[in-house]
This record gives sequence, C-alpha cells and structure tokens, in this order.
Amino acid sequence: MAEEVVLGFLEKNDEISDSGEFASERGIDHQELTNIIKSLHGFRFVNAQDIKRERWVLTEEGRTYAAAGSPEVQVFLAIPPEGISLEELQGVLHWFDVECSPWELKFLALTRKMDPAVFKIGRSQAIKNQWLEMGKQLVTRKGVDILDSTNLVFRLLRVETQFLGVKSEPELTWKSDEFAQRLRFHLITNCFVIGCGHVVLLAPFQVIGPKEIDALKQRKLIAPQTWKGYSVRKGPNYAPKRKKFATDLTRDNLQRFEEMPTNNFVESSFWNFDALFQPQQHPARDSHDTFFLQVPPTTKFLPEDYVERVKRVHEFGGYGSRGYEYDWKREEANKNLLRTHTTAVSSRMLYRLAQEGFAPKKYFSIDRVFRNEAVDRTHLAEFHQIEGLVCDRGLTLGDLIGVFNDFFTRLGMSKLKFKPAYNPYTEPSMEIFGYHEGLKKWVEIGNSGMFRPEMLLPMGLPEDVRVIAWGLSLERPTMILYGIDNIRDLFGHKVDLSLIKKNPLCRIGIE
Ligand SMILES: N[C@@H](Cc1ccccc1)C(=O)O
Repeated sequence: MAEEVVLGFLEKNDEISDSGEFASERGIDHQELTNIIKSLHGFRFVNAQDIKRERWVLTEEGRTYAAAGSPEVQVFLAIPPEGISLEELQGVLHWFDVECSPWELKFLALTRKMDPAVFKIGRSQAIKNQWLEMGKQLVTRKGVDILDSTNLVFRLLRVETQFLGVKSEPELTWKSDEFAQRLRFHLITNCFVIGCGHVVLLAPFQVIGPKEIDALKQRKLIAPQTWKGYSVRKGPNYAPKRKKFATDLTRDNLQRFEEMPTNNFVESSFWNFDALFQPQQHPARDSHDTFFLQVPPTTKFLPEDYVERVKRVHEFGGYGSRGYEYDWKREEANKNLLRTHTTAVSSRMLYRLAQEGFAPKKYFSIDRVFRNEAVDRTHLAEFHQIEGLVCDRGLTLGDLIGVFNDFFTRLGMSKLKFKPAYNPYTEPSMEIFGYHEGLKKWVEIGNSGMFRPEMLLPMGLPEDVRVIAWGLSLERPTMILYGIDNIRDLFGHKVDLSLIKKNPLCRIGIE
C-alpha cells in the first residue's frame, strides 16, 4: 500500500523531497501517489508543498517513432542492398538475416511494414540526410553511417529517460518494463546496422542538449509539459498508520436501499416545493435562487385530489397545524423549474408509497441538482446530491444521528458537527458540518431532518409513520476526503482529465 510507504518513510526520514522521484524509485504510479498525498494532507497527516517542473514529453508521433524507429531509419532499413522500386518499397516486408530471439524477430517484423505517411516523411528525411540514391528505376542505399539517424530515436528516448528520472541502465528494469524492452529493441536493430553497439548503448543516458531539444520540437516530436508533484513532511496529525475505512459502496450496502428514479432534471414547483410544505412566498422560490423554465413553462399533470389537500394544508393547516394562512395559487405550483434538490423525488416517492399502501422503506439517490448561485471555490450552480430516507413507524431523531455517525465514519470523516436548522418540510432539522483541514473551517456537507406531518399526512401516509431524511452534497465530502480546496477541480470544465483517466473505476457487481 502506497499510503503505508509514505507514512512509513516519514517515520524515519524528515522529508520526501520529490514525489516524482519517490514514486519512480519505488515503482508506484505517480498519480496514485499524488492522490494519497492530497488525502493525507487533507487530514493533516502530512504537509505537502507543490513542486512544478517544466518537462519535455514525447508527442504521439514522437512516441510512435520511439517505439518503431524513426521514419528515415525505417525507410533505410526497408531497402535491401540490391535496391528496390518505389512502389515496392512502400509495401515492402524486407527481412534481414540476423540471429535474434523470437520476440526480437517479432519487433523487427513490425517495423518493416510501413505506414504511407511515415514512408513519406522517412523518404524525404533519408534523402535529405543523403542516405538514398534515387535512381530512375531503383532506390538504393548509400553506404552511410546512420548513427545520426538512430540518434533521432535515441534523442527521443533520452527525453523519456530524463522524464522518467532514469540515470543508468540497471535502473531500467524496475523503472519501466515496457520502456526497457523498447530500448533493448533499438539497441538490437541499430547495433546490427551500425555495428557499434557500445556507442548507442551509452547514448540514452546522456543529458539532452538545447540544440537537440530544439530540433525535436521543430519536428513536433516532443512538447513541453508542466509536471506537478509534491514535497512532503509530517503534519500535525501524523501517525505511522491511518485507520482504514470502508469507502467502497458495496452491493450489500446498496441492496438494503431502493434507488429512486432521478432521471428528470425538470420538475414542477409543486413536487419541488408545494408538496414539501414550502410556502409560495419562500425566498428559495424566487428566480434569484431557482432556474425556472421558459419552455415548457408549466407542468401538464398533477394529481388533483392531492393538490387540493396540499392547498388546504398551506392555507388553513389541519393535522394539528395552523398552516401558513395565505392565498395558495395553482399557477405558482404549475411552474416548471430545474429541480433545486432531489427531495422533489423523495416527495414523489412517498406520495406513490402512500397510494400503493404503506410499507417500511429505505430509498436513496445520487444525482444532479441546480441552484442559481454565485460560483466560487465551494459553490457551483449545479452539483450532486446524495439523498436518502428511511420511513417506518416510530423512528426518532436518534435514528437519524445514528445513520450519519455510521455513514461518515465509514467514509473516514471523523470530525462531524450537527447544528439545529430550519427547513419548511422537516422538524426537527439538522445541518451536518465536516471539518476541512485544508480550508481550516467547518464546511456544510448536508442537511437533514424528520419530515413534517404537514407533508406526510396529506399524502395519505398512516399517522404513526415517521420519515428520517437527508440531502448531502456529493462534492463537499469528496473535497474533504481528497484535500481538494476548489470545487472546480472536481466538477465542470476545469477538471484535470488525468484525474478521470487515472482514477480506478468503481464497479458494483449486479447478478
Ligand atoms: N433538501 C435539502 C436536504 C434535505 C433532505 C431531506 C430532509 C432534510 C433536508 C437540501 O437540499 O439542502
């Protein structure tokens, strides 16, 4: 485990001065190490400082040449000593009489079949280098030393060795197997052509000079890249081991809950607000906070008898409540919007459950919601909510607190704070805060409560049924867990694609 390697190293040493070197010396993937460092930093197990370096990396074209040989060498090698016609040359599969092991032969064979584009570049470079005699009928090789040409590949390999931090040949095997194989392949092909293996053997480990870099850059075979890493020291919460948490969502976890259908981002104000006993003059229902739809502006269908009961509870109360004592307007309820919370789906589900006949249920959903918010480091106008609810007879606030303690300790978030809050649809209500070590402040990660009778009873649920419910941000706890201090690094167009490419996929087996 890379995390134990980091913590173990810091137990005996003051500092990891360069995460890149640390990763490559230990055969750890640097991206994986970076994620671990960020997470440890988030929990103040370590202090991490950014390091940035400008590096040259091979472009896709550069990588093909590093793997298959430079185009000019490919062309040169494809020409037999007696010469060849141009047409033939293009499709040639020429064979050199060499003694190689089977995999070496396979590599050699691969390079002989030439792509027409590579052929064109290779031919013009080979002619420019004066390696080829272009007769009317025949193309023949000139008796040349192609050390220069092999250098193209070796220059590329040298860029790569520097990038990998490889300093000598023995290091190669454990630095990168694939790279070592490629290098070996070039040594074989090029040694036998130029017959002076020791010269090229040394070449990859020489530091590449600015002139060579320039030439490679001009041929677009290399490109600059900013490499980001960390230097790491012990943090205030340092311990040689971190308690492990079950962060994976297992099939077993999921099976105990039913997933709510959250595939409609457009919702009516009725299900998003009115059914939740949210009065029509509530500020959240203003266009400053909510995105209303222009087309289509209103919903087509609402269950009429239920709408009537909702109207009555808003206006006059009932079920032991006074209601809000205002004039409830159907037009307000009809307005379409982008749902502001997935609790809109919870209200639909509970209504449906009441129609079907009550049975104890556990529901969850994870999906997108929208709010007309000013975007900053911790806010986006669209984000994801993890919604959950449990309905059964006789549930209490203690059950709700129990669920959170269990849920968040399993996610590895130990510093939690609950604060009394207000929601029109829950009583009591609690906000949940988690401490963000990086931002050095408490961050709200969710909101919760027990649904009010004014919401449940008009639906037709039995009187003793209690519903504990919560809506958590998906992004906030993720930021805390991974030490990310800007939500835009996690979601939206500024996300670093390598984060997506390199992070493991979570797959949940369904039989
Ligand atoms: N809908 C609330 C979360 C919540 C869900 C369920 C009960 C209480 C609160 C929000 O978006 O913040």
